Amino acid sequence: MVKTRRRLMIDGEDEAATGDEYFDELIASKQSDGIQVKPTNDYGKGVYADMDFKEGDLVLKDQMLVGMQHSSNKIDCLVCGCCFSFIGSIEIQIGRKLYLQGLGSPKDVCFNEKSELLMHEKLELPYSKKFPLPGVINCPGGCKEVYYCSKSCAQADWEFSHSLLCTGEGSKSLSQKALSKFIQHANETNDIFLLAAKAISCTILKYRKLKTTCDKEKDKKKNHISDVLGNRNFSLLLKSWKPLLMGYKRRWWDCIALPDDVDVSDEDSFRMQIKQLAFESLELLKAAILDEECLPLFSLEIYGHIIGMFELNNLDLVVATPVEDYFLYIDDLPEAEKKEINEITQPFLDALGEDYSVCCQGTAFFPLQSCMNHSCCPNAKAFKRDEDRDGQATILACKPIKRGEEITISYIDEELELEERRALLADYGFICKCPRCVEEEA
Ligand SMILES: C[S@@+](CC[C@H](N)C(=O)[O-])C[C@H]1O[C@@H](n2cnc3c(N)ncnc32)[C@H](O)[C@@H]1O
Repeated sequence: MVKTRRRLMIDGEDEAATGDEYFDELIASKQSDGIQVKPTNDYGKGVYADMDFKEGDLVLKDQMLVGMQHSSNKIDCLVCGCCFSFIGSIEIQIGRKLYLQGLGSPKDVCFNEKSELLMHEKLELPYSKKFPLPGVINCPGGCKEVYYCSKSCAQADWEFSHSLLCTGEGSKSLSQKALSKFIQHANETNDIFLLAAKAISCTILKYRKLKTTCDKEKDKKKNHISDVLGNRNFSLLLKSWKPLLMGYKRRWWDCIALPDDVDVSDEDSFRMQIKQLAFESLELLKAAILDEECLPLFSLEIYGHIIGMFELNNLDLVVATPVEDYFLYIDDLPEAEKKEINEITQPFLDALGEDYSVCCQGTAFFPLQSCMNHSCCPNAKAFKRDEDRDGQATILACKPIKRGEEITISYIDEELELEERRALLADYGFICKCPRCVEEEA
């Protein structure tokens, strides 16, 4: 028998066009029944209103499929590694940030000590209890790199992807040393590789779970025929890959926009360098978590498409910080009291500077939001309300939307002039033909 090498499908567009049930089930599971995902006339799939929305109505709250906090944001904000809500206390948030920023800089020693006390909650700030945060739960694998808001979040993340990507003693990776090398490479080059690794890990872990369930069923039925042909495992892998399959994607090195400082004549060599970088990263990841049964996931083609999917889907992860609320509260106190309290809080606010309001920032893939197309005169926007303090994407109607209309968001700052908008949208690989662009071009 001739063995053919199996490849995973990369894009789910054909399935979506033929009325794939995946999005219907997803929408039903989120109870966002006011929307529908279906093919557009011109550019793949899109999201359509299945009811009328008034301005300000909630259109969708979308739970991320995979997400991560940017490595560079980890000093600024201590958040749950699963739901991205802020954890610890106002003291921990402020003290930790000032302490970590102060490390290695010949700053005021006395102030650094104060920051350390704050970080360890040995110093209490006035009114901080008005802003309670969930306690800090350690990673079950002992890595001391990821923390959680609850045991259930820690367990969920462990089962979802972290058990393979943990550098602690309990890690289920092939080699913690290899994993650390992969993480270091990502932090030195592009932390998008960490998100790609998460996407691959969650697919492997889902596959293993499905296989265990199937094995139990198989024992009951004593039916081994499909296993002999090896079809069952591949179809389980396909099933595990499905949520990522549905995302719009292109190869990273083909779709990445040419940076301003790279001349057009050097474009080919720039794209080759990006491909080489992805290859290096993938080799390091293979050394850390390769699973022979999931080999198709580790092809450069798939890796490049996963990264390209994150590039093209414009999905920032943003969670507002309670530290900003805290200082705003202090600022709103009656003058006499404020003066007294400021003596304690002002030095910390001064040390934080403008950074006091830095929110949790990252990248995530939201399965439904990522189906929304762009318009420079959108009828919806991604906007967090006061109660939206987690990593979910919140989409609100910014105009009345009629049932049957396509729901669009703006991928860029829509206040910009036509030429600037065009330049930014080039990163997404299309020229916008929305009514506003057409009118401004005429
Ligand atoms: C986040 S995805 C949106 C969903 C996508 N249409 C799909 O089929 O999955 C972004 C991609 O959709 C396409 N797209 C979105 N808005 C567009 C527009 N206004 N005109 C042309 N293409 C658009 C571009 O290819 C873009 O890179």
